[in-house]
Amino acid sequence: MTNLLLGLNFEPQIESLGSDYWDVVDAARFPRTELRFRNNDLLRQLGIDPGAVKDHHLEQAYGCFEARTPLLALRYHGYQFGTYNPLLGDGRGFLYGQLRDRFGQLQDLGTKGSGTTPWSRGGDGRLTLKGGVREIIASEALHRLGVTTSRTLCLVETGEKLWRSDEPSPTRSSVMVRIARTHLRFGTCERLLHLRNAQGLERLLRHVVDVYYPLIAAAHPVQDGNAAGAIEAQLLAFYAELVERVARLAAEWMAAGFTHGVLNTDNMSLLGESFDYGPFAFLDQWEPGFTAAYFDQTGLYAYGRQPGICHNNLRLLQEPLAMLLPRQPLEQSLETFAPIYQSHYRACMQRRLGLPSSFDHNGNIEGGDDAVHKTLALLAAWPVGYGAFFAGLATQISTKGLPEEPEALLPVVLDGAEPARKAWLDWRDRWWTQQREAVSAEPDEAQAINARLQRWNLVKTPIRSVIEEFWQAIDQHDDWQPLQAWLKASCVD
Ligand SMILES: Nc1ncnc2c1ncn2[C@@H]1O[C@H](COP(=O)(O)OP(=O)(O)OP(=O)(O)O)[C@@H](O)[C@H]1O
Ligand SMILES: [Mg+2]
Repeated sequence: MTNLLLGLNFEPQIESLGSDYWDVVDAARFPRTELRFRNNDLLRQLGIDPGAVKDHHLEQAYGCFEARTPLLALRYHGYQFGTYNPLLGDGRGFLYGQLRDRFGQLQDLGTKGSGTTPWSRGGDGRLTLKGGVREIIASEALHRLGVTTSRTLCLVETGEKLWRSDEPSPTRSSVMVRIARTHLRFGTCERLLHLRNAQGLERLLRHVVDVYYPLIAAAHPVQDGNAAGAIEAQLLAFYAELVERVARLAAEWMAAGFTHGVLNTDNMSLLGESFDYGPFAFLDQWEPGFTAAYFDQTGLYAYGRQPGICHNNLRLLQEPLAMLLPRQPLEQSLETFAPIYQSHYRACMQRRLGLPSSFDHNGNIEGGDDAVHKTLALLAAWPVGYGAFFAGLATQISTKGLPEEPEALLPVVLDGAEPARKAWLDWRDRWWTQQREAVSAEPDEAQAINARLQRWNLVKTPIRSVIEEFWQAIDQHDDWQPLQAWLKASCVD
């Protein structure tokens, strides 16, 4: 059977931008390749019939990197924990290729753990198997929860022993391949400011607008005579749209109870998509100060600080953009961050609670605010799991239906300790009233509430202890079943 993956129709968009933006690299040669995860859902999205793809085809393509050139390590810099680092760039991955999915959207296939590059800075260019497993879990759970995110296409174990300070060593090596809308980062722009390369930045951003923001390109066509004005208008509109996307992304993370952990500007996509899942954690209990990365000693990237950090990263992005654009309209766009964040956060929380969101004529979400506030007050008062709270509500409604009386809604099924009584009663009465109002206004809401609860919550949130459970089985018995079972139940085909 021919390997379809070796004959895909790649579109050399980044390659054609020119060699200022990347370095051609070779993949490492690994002693062994063994497919550990494949995402059939994504193969279908790429227009490939999963039935025609054998596991060894994925190993050939994404472990041995057969028949694919050029592999491009992308150049970028970034602010890491507030300090500018001009030595970054793809140090353990490369852009494998870009192709259209079946919706016509350009997608990047990018690797992690595929060998050293000119940007490895003494690192080994590798990804641990546990790191790869964690990346699958984060991307697929976030996708399932409605967060705009990269996805994991496959994970190939590569048969080397790695030494790490934060994992029992030696540990196993792997290559992860993801699809992301782009691997262009805020840090890609920051590098061009560092090099005082305004022309290079303009070229990059016009490319971004043409390929990824077609509505903006169409709204401000660049023609002879008005080119400068049209380009400025495009780039200002791009920044305004990016502010909106990043505000929405931050809201989605917060509602998902997700702490990214390393919100450096080199981990911020120019399309506002979430990616790079290293020391992330899903909240166990709701706690704004929760910090995911052990090396984040000041809690800079704590759960509750993420919206502020995203806002700050967007302001940092103004520095390179100011080589091409006036500051004042950029600042004005940034002011939309807070209201967009607020209304999207409310909408995301509402749907986790099963409740409808209605919009006023300005697009703001009406009502429901109170239920969201009361949910946060309850979660602050009651040491219940964040994801477990929503899962408990979803299970109760799917098994017993909507409660006739508020008293019928029971906290006991919601796992954990006795809730602080007042917070529980406040929350319960509010939620009950809101669902009742929704159903009286629109009888179909009875099904819709249950459907939302099932759709926007996970039966089992992959908090750290759950990930460790999956990892122990893999590490000690090479048993991938618990991970696979969870993926099947919660996430992907
Ligand atoms: N083991 C390693 N060997 C070489 N370079 C590394 C290694 N680990 C991280 N790096 C590099 O250090 C920088 C910061 O790493 P970070 O964890 O943010 O990114 P990453 O997880 O490697 O990749 P991505 O951001 O594409 O998901 C990146 O430039 C990355 O390539
Ligand atoms: Mg990174």
